[in-house]
Amino acid sequence: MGLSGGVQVTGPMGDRYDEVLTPEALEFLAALHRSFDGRRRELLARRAEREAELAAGGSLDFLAETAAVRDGQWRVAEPAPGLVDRRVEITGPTDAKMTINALNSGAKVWLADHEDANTPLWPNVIEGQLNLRDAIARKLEFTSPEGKQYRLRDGDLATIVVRPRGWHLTEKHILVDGERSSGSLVDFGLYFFHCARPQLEAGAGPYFYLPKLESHLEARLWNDVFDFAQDWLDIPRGTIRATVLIETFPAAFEMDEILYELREHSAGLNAGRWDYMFSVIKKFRTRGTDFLLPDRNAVTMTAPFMRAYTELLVRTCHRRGAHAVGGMAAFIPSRRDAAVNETALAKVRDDKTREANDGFDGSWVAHPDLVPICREVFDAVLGDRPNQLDRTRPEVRVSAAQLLDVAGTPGQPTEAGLRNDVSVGIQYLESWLRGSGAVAIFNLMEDAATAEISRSQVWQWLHNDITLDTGVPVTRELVERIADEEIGRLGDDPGRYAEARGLFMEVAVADDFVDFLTLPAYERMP
Ligand SMILES: CC(=O)SCCNC(=O)CCNC(=O)[C@H](O)C(C)(C)COP(=O)(O)OP(=O)(O)OC[C@H]1O[C@@H](n2cnc3c(N)ncnc32)[C@H](O)[C@@H]1OP(=O)(O)O
Ligand SMILES: O=CC(=O)O
Ligand SMILES: [Mg+2]
Repeated sequence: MGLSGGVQVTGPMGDRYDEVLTPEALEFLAALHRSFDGRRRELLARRAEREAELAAGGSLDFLAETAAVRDGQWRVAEPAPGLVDRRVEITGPTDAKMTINALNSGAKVWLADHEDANTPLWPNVIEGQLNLRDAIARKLEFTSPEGKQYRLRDGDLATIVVRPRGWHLTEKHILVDGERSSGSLVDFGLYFFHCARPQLEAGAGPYFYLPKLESHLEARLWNDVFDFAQDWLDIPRGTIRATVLIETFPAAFEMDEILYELREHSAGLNAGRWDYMFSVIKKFRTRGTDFLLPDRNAVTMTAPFMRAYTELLVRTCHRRGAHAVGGMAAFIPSRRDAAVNETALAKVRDDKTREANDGFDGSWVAHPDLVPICREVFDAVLGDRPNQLDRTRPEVRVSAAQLLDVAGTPGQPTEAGLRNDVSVGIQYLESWLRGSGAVAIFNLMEDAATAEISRSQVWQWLHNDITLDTGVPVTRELVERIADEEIGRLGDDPGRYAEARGLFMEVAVADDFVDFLTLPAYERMP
């Protein structure tokens, strides 16, 4: 597609792409880019400065300059239609089959994912938007290669909440004035432009999950984007609602401030546990054993620093009238293996029970077969209430020291843990490169966030001279050998394992720590 109004679409135009990439929608994307991309880049630079301060021995704390916000009396907007009762939220990518299955699943909300669960391949980006439009118009249908037919059921469907890419990612197939556009603004902008009005007409609204924020200033940027977008379409300010994932270590110290910045548009906070663990490792990766996590799969939500984080999240949200939404238990049920299924259901039940008892208003599931369990657990706690915003948890007091108590996590680095990190990391990247950003590996859900933990954990152990439970030190040679052995176990199909192995070494072993594994991975995509 040629250059129009300074916008150039460099990706191929597939079937019906012109319905999404209309001149009017591209004009809107250009306006978003010109108004906000400079600030986006400044805020990314601010992230890097903060990280350098931490590497130089600094720490994280509640901000002195925003004490008035934390101490003040204010509340966020009343919950919007379709977001009052969020006891079960299913997440997943936006291909046609998953879209239909998620909307039909019986969950109250569907997080339509352009982020952790998605490889931002050009067709995934644009066809995901088409599927969302068709779903809202209730005309989305799909026939599988085996001939199984999928259609949306009559009656209530899950409320759609779209998660755009994080601020760090760009969209290389849409250039504005010769520059790559922001992945966040493309995903947000296309959905908002095409679906805001249809969603309002359907009795819901344009709703979003905002990932990987690191500060309230990043929330302020989103809020300004929302005001601009609503004015552009002449929709009242406050129509958009956004739930922010608290899934970076710095953001945990700015929960009140993030809610405050978005208060007119806020729909609460979510405890994004996997990226949170990744961020904990990343931010203090050079600080020896003070911030060292044991094996990824041994870190549970009852570790003191994780407990402090979720307790603070519920307390902060409910004090401000905002929903607190729980996170993802990674255990995936199986329709083929009864034992795997039983374990997954039991683990998920435990996880959701802890969240419901802690005061969360609902939680995430990764698979339709987990919807009934999550619903049952929250039904038991909520009774007739649509949420438990009334449970304000005034007894909760969480200090900076408790949030920072990473060293208090039970467990140690083991060789089995290292092997798992390497194998999962390579398998996940192989899948990602083929266009699938969510995949079941060793009966666990793996996505960009869980894979980030695997690779950053390897980096941290390697660069802090850690010795494993077997007495073996973590070295580059050991990681290389394990990578070869683990790939050898994966069967004869070469897939894209060679490429995935190379990418894994780049993000897990190289001295320069890559900020997000999706950055170099995206450069390998067409
Ligand atoms: C850290 C975070 O950000 S968590 C949030 C991001 N991650 C995610 O959203 C992961 C979502 N989950 C998934 O993508 C999938 O469940 C996977 C990849 C983990 C497993 O998928 P599969 O291997 O297809 O599972 P399985 O074969 O058991 O699926 C059974 C059926 O359920 C459907 N299904 C599974 N998960 C989902 C889902 N999340 N949404 C909708 N449908 C789903 C499958 O499409 C399949 O449908 P079919 O019977 O019509 O063919
Ligand atoms: O996005 C969720 C997470 O846990 O990461
Ligand atoms: Mg995440």
